[in-house]
Amino acid sequence: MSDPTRLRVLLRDWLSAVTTPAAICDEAPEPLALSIWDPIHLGVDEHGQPVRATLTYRNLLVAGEPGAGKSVALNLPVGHAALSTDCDLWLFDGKLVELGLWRTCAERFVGPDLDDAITALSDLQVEMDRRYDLLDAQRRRKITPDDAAHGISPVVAVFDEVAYYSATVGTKSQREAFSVAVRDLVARGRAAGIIVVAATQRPSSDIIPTSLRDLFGYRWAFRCTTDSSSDIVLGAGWATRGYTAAAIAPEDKGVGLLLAEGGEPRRIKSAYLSDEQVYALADRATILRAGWAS
Ligand SMILES: Nc1ncnc2c1ncn2[C@@H]1O[C@H](COP(=O)(O)OP(=O)(O)OP(=O)(O)O)[C@@H](O)[C@H]1O
Repeated sequence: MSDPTRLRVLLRDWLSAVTTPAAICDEAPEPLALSIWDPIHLGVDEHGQPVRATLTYRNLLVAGEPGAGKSVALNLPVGHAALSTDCDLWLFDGKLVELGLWRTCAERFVGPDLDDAITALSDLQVEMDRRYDLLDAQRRRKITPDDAAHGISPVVAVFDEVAYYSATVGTKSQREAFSVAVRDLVARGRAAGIIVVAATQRPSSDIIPTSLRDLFGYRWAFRCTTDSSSDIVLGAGWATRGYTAAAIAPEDKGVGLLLAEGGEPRRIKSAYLSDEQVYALADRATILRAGWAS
């Protein structure tokens, strides 16, 4: 299979759940870009039905014990965002190798240096404030797809292992500066088109305090060790109502409980992209983005 054909098939298979079948088909000369304003395919529920989430005006928290499937799941919003030429992607990856596969499509990629992470967050805050000034001047509440015409697009900021920056490296004051900036973006970013996707393998109250957790419109709990750590991700009281990620079997990799604002947690199995598929999609996204920019 030639390279462009292989990419088209990969894209078609993965993205058929989120695009009209006619948008990506064998006859199409090139696969089309996606849009960050469209729902993102995350996986299937217990009835085999596709589960999608629209991230604009929302944030996504992904948490669970090591090896439960968070990084695999993160590839889905990151992949969708990378292929969405109407948004910018900012990636924060202390390990370099998880989100690193998408590096070539990122507007900004931050590795293990905590100062770099703080600087990037501060730049995002400046951009957020600039957008609010603009909205205020125009007597509007939030950015919309029409703002693309004025050079304002959603920014998707993704953190693989937020605890690396907020609790592991650097000095206490650096970690605090990082945590304060992330909280500010999660709290105020949505209407300005700043979307935060944060993952952690430490579902504990010091890493995910209730006041921060509650700001995430989507919470995705992969297997947790205890009911209380599951509740830290989903919200207090869900475990006693029968929704606990501690009940997910260790061998059920990629299975998690997804809670969308105002709903009940749904048990879903995340879609899986192999490294080869991620590289192919990242290459495609890089080409799409270069074309868009020129
Ligand atoms: N949806 C899935 N379908 C099939 N296998 C999966 C799925 N999700 C995860 N896995 C398997 O589980 C392994 C661990 O997943 P992943 O690396 O995403 O875990 P993690 O929670 O990010 O771990 P860590 O916290 O250590 O980074 C993967 O290498 C893969 O083999």
